[in-house]
Amino acid sequence: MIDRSIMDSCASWSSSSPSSSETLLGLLLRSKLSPRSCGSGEYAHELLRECAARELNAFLWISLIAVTAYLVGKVVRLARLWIGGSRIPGPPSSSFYGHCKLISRGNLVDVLSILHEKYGAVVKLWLGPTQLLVSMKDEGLVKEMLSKAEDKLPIVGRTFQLAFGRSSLFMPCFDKVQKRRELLEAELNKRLHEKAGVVSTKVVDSIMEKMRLLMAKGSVDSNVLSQHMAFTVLGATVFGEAFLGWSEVTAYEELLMSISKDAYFWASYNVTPFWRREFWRYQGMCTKLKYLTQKFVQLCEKNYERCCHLDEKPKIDPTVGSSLAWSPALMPDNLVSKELNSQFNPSEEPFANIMGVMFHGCLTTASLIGDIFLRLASNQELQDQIYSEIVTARRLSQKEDYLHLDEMVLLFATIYESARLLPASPLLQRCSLNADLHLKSGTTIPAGAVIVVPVQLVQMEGLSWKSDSSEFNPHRFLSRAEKGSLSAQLSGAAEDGVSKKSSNVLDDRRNHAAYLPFGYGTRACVGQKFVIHGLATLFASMLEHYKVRLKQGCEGDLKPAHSKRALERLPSLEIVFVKRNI
Ligand code: HEM
Repeated sequence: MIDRSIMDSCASWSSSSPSSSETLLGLLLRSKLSPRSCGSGEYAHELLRECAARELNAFLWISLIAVTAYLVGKVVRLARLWIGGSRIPGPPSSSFYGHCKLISRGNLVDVLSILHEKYGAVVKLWLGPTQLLVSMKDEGLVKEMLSKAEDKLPIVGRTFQLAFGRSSLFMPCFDKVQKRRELLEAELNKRLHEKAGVVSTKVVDSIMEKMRLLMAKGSVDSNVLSQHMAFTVLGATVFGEAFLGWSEVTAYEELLMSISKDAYFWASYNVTPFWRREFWRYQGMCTKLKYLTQKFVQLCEKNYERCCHLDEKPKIDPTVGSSLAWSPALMPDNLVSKELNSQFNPSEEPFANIMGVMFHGCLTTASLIGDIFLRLASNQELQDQIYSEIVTARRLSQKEDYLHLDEMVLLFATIYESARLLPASPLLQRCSLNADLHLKSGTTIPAGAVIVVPVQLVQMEGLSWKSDSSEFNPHRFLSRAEKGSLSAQLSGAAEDGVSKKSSNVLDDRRNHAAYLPFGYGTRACVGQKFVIHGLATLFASMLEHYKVRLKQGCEGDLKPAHSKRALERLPSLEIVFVKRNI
């Protein structure tokens, strides 16, 4: 029986409050107290009502306990964050909103640089009453943290989810992405060992063709070409080479690039801004990209089935590029088919991972290609040295379309050094969502704190880079080989200039504690080996036939804008390709 006093108080409440008559509880109580209930023959009805009232009571109690437990948990977490944060050195919070107002996107690295000088290798900064940012600069600590802190900030997951739907890559929680990361990494690394290399001759030819087309105007915008190169390499890897011949490939590229410009902006809203028209325009672009992705995959599947099962020569469909229509086995060798065959999480959308990889891969790879172009264009001596490597490698190559990349140590060093000086993102960010992070030095970072590494500071001020750390010097990644290089041994020309240069060996950049353009540890970039080999192949093929120059008059513009502490991106410039007389 429900306690009488509770019933009485409920009854008086029910009669005094008009809205209570609308609730189930109000209805039940009213009917219990009405004179009709005293009539005979309503025992079963009464029992039912009592049961319902009991259940409702229990439900309310459980809800109350759950909400209280949730709030207590939040308060405990907050208290731990405050206590943990107070033990980390850093400026005291000046207002309720912390230092949030002092910081804009552009000057965060500058602010952190000043704070590190004042407070040491680990610095805290309150960005609000519930947001603690911890920045780390010490090389050893950074690597330890990156190995231990497995989660990412929720905004990363929100960006990808808003644009491409639920996926199992680029999500904050490590457990949710671990399997998919491993699969993708294994698939990408498998290509390193394939004879055709990570970037096939067909892909290189397609890029060279585009470059010649763009050159018809006299010069090429370095950003436009870099973006196209990155998109072509990623597109061919993810969807297969047929993608390059698809009639809608240009629309796909434009759409992806437009989405990438706005993706982080829309994800930065705490409440999705449904009321803004521009947001719906952005969502429209995302939907169109999903539709195009699905359309291409379905075309491939149809084509594949026709070829394999019906044993019929595929017809050329005018809506599809010719290379797609005639390619005999499209599905087995691309990432899409692997992706569709291995859905770990039923709630994820089928193409979300694919579009996520295209998005991240294109943005980061394009920016690295752009930097390399400008480094090469402004350094003719470096280009000549790399060209010597290419000539040696070509001499050693058995087949016309295959170059010994292993011999091109200076080319690899140029890629490493470009990535070091201008990493894709100025901050590496991690967090430990559920547990405090204990570091060997005794520092404890409370769960939920945003942990960042100002990559540019670590890579430019780190002890491992010596005094010329802000200079572009690819030779820092080279050291002399004891016995000479493979090319020197094979050519038997140990005394000439070329073989002396090629007797350099490439340092494993993992030996550098402060090399972080691809991150490090549990959430490090899974595409780094693939992308470095891919870019080496592309640049080797390009530089073998062309010299890269800055357009006349642009030479003076090649100064990266310096903020007080950190380098910003190189500007986009017009470059010119001059054919070599081979
Ligand atoms: C120049 C090109 C690239 C750069 C500079 C780059 C850089 C990065 C960085 C800094 C991270 C975060 C690492 C960390 O937090 O420790 C990352 C993550 C990742 N990268 Fe890349 N990346 C590049 C290209 C690629 C490509 C081509 C692919 C795939 C084809 C790829 C796949 C991934 C994936 C899947 C992650 C997410 C890892 C995770 O959240 O667990 N990346 N990348």
